[in-house]
Formats: sequence, C-alpha cells, structure tokens
Amino acid sequence: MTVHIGAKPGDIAETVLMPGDPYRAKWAAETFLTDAVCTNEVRGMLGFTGMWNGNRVTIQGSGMGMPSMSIYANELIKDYNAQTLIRIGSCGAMQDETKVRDVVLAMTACSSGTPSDTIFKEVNYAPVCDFGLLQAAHAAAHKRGTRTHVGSIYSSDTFYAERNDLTEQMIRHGVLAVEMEAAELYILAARYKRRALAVMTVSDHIITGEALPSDQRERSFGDMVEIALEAAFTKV
Ligand SMILES: O=P(O)(O)O[C@H]1O[C@H](CO)[C@@H](O)[C@H]1O
Ligand SMILES: O=c1cc[nH]c(=O)[nH]1
Repeated sequence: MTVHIGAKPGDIAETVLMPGDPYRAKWAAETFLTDAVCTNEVRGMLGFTGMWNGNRVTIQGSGMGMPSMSIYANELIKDYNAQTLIRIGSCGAMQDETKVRDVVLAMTACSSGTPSDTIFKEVNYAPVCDFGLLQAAHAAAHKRGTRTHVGSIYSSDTFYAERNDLTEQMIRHGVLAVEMEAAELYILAARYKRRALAVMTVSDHIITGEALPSDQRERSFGDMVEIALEAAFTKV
C-alpha cells in the first residue's frame, strides 16, 4: 500500500492504463478486461487489475491535472514497478481537422509548468512519448479505421482557459488538442526509464464549441482503450 493506492504488492500489473476519470477506469475494466478485481478505492480513485488477451493489465484513475497524475504515476512506478503507462483521456481539439470523437496520439506535450518544473528551472524540457508505443498505437488505430491524429498537445493547468491569446498561439502553432496530464506523465516516464503514451479522444472542440455530455466522456471511448491495449502488448 502507498499513501494513495490501497493495492497490495503484486496487485498492480506492469502495464497500466490511466484515465483521468475513475469511473472510466471502472467502465473500461468491466468492458475490456476479464477477471477484473478492484485494486484501489482510496479517495474513490478507482483502480482494477484483470486480463486482456492473456496479458495482465491495471486500469487506474489518475484524477485531473498534473499534480494528481504525478502522485499516481510516481507511486505506480516507484512502489508497484509499472513499466508501461498509457493515459486514456479526453481532450479538446484545437485544429479544424481534428473532430469530436477522433483519436489524438501525443508525440509531445507543451505546458506552462509541471510538477517537475523545480528540476528544470529555466529550461523548457520537451517531454516525449515512447516511440515504439506511438508506432504500435498508430498501426492499431489505422487497422481499426479510427480517425487519428499524431502530433503535439497542450497539457494545461486549467480547464477553463482565460488566456485567449495563448489558445490562439497554440492553434497557430499546430497544437492538436488540450488536456491536463500528459506532460508530467512523459517526464516521469523519462526520469524512471519507463514507456509512456497519451491516447486521447476528442470530447470538445475549442474552435466550434461542440462538447460531449459527461456520460459519453465516461463510457463511449472504446476505440481509444482498445488502441491503447493493442499498443501496450505489441512486440517492438
Ligand atoms: O477525461 P480525462 O482523462 O480526465 O482528461 C481530461 O478531462 C479532464 C477535464 O475535464 C482533465 O483531466 C483532462 O485532461
Ligand atoms: O482538458 C480538457 C479536456 C477536454 N476538453 C478540454 O477542453 N480540455
């Protein structure tokens, strides 16, 4: 047990999928895993471990925002030896061609600051995903015929943006989407030599104002989960 995860040693798989929403973790475990058991209920941040295609997988909620992701990813890596961590999240599209329900694979994630900023100080560290996971996720998405975009995203500290000028510059510089966790996940994976990727479904469109209701954010993102699972277990 750790401060924030109640699982016993060995209860967590080496491969962990991390949705922000703990109820998406429950839905994904019930929908895609067999023999899933609940491994965490501390603070209601649900986690489950089960099997997918003969492979052991944990699906653990990360909460919203990089400080929360940082807590769960640190404990999963350092206390439970997680090797592959894949965020399965929702995001807001920032380009015209990135439509609601499309999938975004984040090669890199901009931020205005992460919990790791105390290390980098004046340096703008460039967090990157694992290339093998990215390749495998892209191939899995292509095979399924899922509309998928690969590029940079923005890991924001706020959901309700007040800086229209910043949003405009992100759009102008080709940032595909905004979400709130990937940059810190990538930095932690680099620090501890683990594999990480963020696979996200577009739930909102920053330009058109389109937005999915909360029940669909919790349960309608099956393509993204299967892409993440296939990528995790593709031999590179
Ligand atoms: O749907 P999740 O995975 O929580 O991701 C996105 O949704 C939340 C905001 O509504 C933030 O956590 C953001 O990153
Ligand atoms: O962080 C997020 C997630 C989904 N949609 C947004 O606009 N922002």
